[in-house]
Amino acid sequence: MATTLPRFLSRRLCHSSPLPRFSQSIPRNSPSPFHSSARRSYSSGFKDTPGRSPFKIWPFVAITLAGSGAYALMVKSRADMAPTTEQIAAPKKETPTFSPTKVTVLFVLGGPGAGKGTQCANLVRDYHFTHLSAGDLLRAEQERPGSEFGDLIKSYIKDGKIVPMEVTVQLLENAMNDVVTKDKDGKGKFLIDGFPRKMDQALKFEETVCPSKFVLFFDCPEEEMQKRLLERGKTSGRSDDNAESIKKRFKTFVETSMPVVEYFRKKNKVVQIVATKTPDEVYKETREKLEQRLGKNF
Ligand SMILES: Nc1ncnc2c1ncn2[C@@H]1O[C@H](COP(=O)(O)OP(=O)(O)O)[C@@H](O)[C@H]1O
Ligand SMILES: O=c1ccn([C@@H]2O[C@H](COP(=O)(O)OP(=O)(O)O)[C@@H](O)[C@H]2O)c(=O)[nH]1
Repeated sequence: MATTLPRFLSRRLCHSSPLPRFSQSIPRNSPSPFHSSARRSYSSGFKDTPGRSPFKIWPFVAITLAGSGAYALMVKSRADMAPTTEQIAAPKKETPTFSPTKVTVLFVLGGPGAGKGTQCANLVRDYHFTHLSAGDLLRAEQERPGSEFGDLIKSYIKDGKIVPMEVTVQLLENAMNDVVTKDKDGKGKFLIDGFPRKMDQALKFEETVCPSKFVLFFDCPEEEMQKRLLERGKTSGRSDDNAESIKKRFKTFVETSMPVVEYFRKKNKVVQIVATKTPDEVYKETREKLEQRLGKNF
């Protein structure tokens, strides 16, 4: 993954180039062989001076065809070079890395500032889950000296966009692996916080890492989340806890992450919690609903 992802990103950059290179290199106001002089030369040469060969347009036609052909080939070769999403990720696996008989995964979703992290801390204390926050893992990777994804992660987080799934899924799998390999029975109980935020992540994770048991969804209106995030921003030091980034994060949440919640809801895998009350009240409802779903001794 580490070596192929930049190729994928470079493809995106190539696509943003609006013009073939050879035409960009022609200064805008320089005389173009395809406009004034060429056309004049074609019409006068062909009609007005019989005997002069009309075929002197050929060099221009040849240049155009050669140029277009070369450009088409360049585009095609770049398209061929660019790996598909499946090629970028680790080789396709027949089965997920972890079996749900040994590894329990609960996804924890909710808008930015809904209180996911706060409630995860309570659940870790009382039920000995391992808490893996996708956002924390990405921020740690962003700060890791030598990470080739540092700048990429930084700009995605600031803009409230979802980092390409290959990075996040791999970080989560690595972190889960650390825990499971240290457990004498190869077991683990994970709260995966703030993930999956996009359908591709959800499908990829369940297919290649571990199927989830269900989703804890903390439901909170934007107004309340915004108030909390601005307050958190006073001390969090996070680049995205400011009004401008918050607006973008809300948009991403509604457009990209809510469809994930709806996907799991259709599968009857969403445990929804009202997140507007006090942290203690929210936790009370969380515990009750969790125990209803899993039994007391999970
Ligand atoms: N029920 C709540 N009522 C008021 N403030 C809360 C509540 N839950 C969390 N907070 C505060 O709101 C902010 C966002 O909570 P956090 O758990 O970090 O949210 P998330 O992980 O969903 O972004 C934090 O400063 C936290 O202390
Ligand atoms: O699977 C994920 C989870 C998080 N993020 C990025 O990390 C940011 C912060 O996420 P986190 O869960 O830490 O904070 P929240 O927005 O829930 O407060 C998001 O806005 C995204 O830019 C991401 O790209 N993929």
